[in-house]
Amino acid sequence: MASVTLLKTKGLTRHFGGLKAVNEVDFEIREGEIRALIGPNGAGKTTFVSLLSGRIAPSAGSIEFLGRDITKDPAHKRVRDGIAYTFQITSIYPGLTAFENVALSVQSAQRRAPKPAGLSARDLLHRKTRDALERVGLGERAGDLAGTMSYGHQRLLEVAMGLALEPRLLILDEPTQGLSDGEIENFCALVKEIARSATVLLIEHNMPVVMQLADSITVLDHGELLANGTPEEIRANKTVQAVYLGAD
Ligand SMILES: Nc1ncnc2c1ncn2[C@@H]1O[C@H](COP(=O)(O)OP(=O)(O)OP(=O)(O)O)[C@@H](O)[C@H]1O
Repeated sequence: MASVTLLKTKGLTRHFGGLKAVNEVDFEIREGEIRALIGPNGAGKTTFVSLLSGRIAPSAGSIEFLGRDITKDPAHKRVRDGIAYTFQITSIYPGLTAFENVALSVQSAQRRAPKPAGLSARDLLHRKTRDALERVGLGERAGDLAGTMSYGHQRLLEVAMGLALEPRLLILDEPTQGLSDGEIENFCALVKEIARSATVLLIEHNMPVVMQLADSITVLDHGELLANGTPEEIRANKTVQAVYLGAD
């Protein structure tokens, strides 16, 4: 596995009034990993990835991406640098087709990538949009209005929108929530495929999915980092069992 540190946090903290949603978290993810972020409800997982993506600002601490301090960078700059965050279906435009939704993401990525010679901007947009839709298995649904698609397909569309940003780090927040068993199986295959070209950080409640996909697991509890380890280490960790796995 590659050993380059992609992203690192030091003392990352976010308080909401008196509540320590994320407290002094030191975290590191290496390029090429699939990392699962788990923890009980309210553990601070969404707050933590929101800090990484720049959707919210930290109360204290720092974030480095490829060795550069990005703590103060706005969300759009982090997207340009290669951090994509797909959060629930709220990012989809229901009145646009699947193709149009993904094309919007491609366009924002194209602003930072040089255009290859011999291909018009329109052709490139078309090709990249189709590629992203095909990678998630929605090639046949390109013309469907996003708002009329099934829940599972909307989740996949959201992943396609993330992929279209050509991220180095793709953060997925509870991507299998609401999917059928068959859809979950396809989704796991998709994440493995995505991991060939991007590092994946996955918030996931479905433990079989976590155990199947993750190279390593980070456990949060009450905003604090409780454990880091391989799936086997986390499964065997008594503290984790007590606060999380045993509670399921
Ligand atoms: N904008 C906010 N204002 C106030 N409190 C918040 C805000 N966002 C999150 N919290 C609180 O911070 C804590 C951590 O929430 P967060 O959503 O990060 O947890 P989570 O681990 O993602 O939970 P879940 O698994 O239920 O999604 C919770 O107690 C939550 O109520």
